[in-house]
Amino acid sequence: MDHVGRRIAARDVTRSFVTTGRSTVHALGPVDLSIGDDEFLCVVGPSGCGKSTLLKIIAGLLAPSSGEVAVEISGDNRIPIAMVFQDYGIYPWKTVRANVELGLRLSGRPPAERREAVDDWLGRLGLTDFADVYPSALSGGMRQRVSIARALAIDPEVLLMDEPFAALDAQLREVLQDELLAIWQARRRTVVFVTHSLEEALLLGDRVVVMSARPGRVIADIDVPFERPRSSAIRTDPLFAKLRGELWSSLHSEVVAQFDAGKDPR
Ligand SMILES: Nc1ncnc2c1ncn2[C@@H]1O[C@H](COP(=O)(O)OP(=O)(O)OP(=O)(O)O)[C@@H](O)[C@H]1O
Repeated sequence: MDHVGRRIAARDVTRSFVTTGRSTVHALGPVDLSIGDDEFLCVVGPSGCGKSTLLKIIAGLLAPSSGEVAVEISGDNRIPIAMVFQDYGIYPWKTVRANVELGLRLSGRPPAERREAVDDWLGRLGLTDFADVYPSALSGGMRQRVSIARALAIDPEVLLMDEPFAALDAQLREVLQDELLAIWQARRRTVVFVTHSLEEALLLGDRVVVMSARPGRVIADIDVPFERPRSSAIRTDPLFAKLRGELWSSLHSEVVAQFDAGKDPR
């Protein structure tokens, strides 16, 4: 799929961390990656290869050790970047409604507009009946839905999602994948989506990049040719199985290498 314009450009990005034992972990890179305007990019790679680190650098939450990331921002009134974290990142002292409303409040949207958007997103993510409860009363899957609703409600220019469905049961995961597909197809935005699931990457992405074992580099970059609008029915397409096989053959040796590298040194 062709994407007009480039939204994110990472050039020679690396990141190292000094651990508590004072050794240095070279976590990421060098990574060169361009992400198009309104492109849905999925990132897969072995556990610990630096995927979350890359997302945090794109989000501006973490500085690269070297290299640079440029994110084109339109400059209109929208929030430039929102991120959905693996561990939800929602506030336990705020109700579900207040959590989802937070970004809208920070961006100065008027109360009536905020209420309308929050009600809409609570409904879409099946949270309407839980609007006034606190996160401690929710299951892990529901907390993650709050986090997703909060990010989508602010309609950012760039949406970064770090394994957002990992904590969900298999059925709910499929429901939310379909919902995200429908939302994105109706209103395209630049999305960078980290997942461990090759099926999820092929279902959702325009493009899938595979990262190597730590320090994570891009070792494969494939275009996903399925027409949109898509539905989960594409899982039964023989091409789906073929692409999954190609991704897995790139990834397999990296997963083994990362595993053999042993315990995470953090
Ligand atoms: N703040 C930190 N201090 C020290 N080491 C860190 C820090 N953050 C990440 N690391 C290390 O950097 C490496 C990459 O971590 P990162 O969380 O980016 O990997 P990941 O690919 O997202 O992993 P997973 O798929 O398991 O979530 C790991 O070895 C991790 O221990």
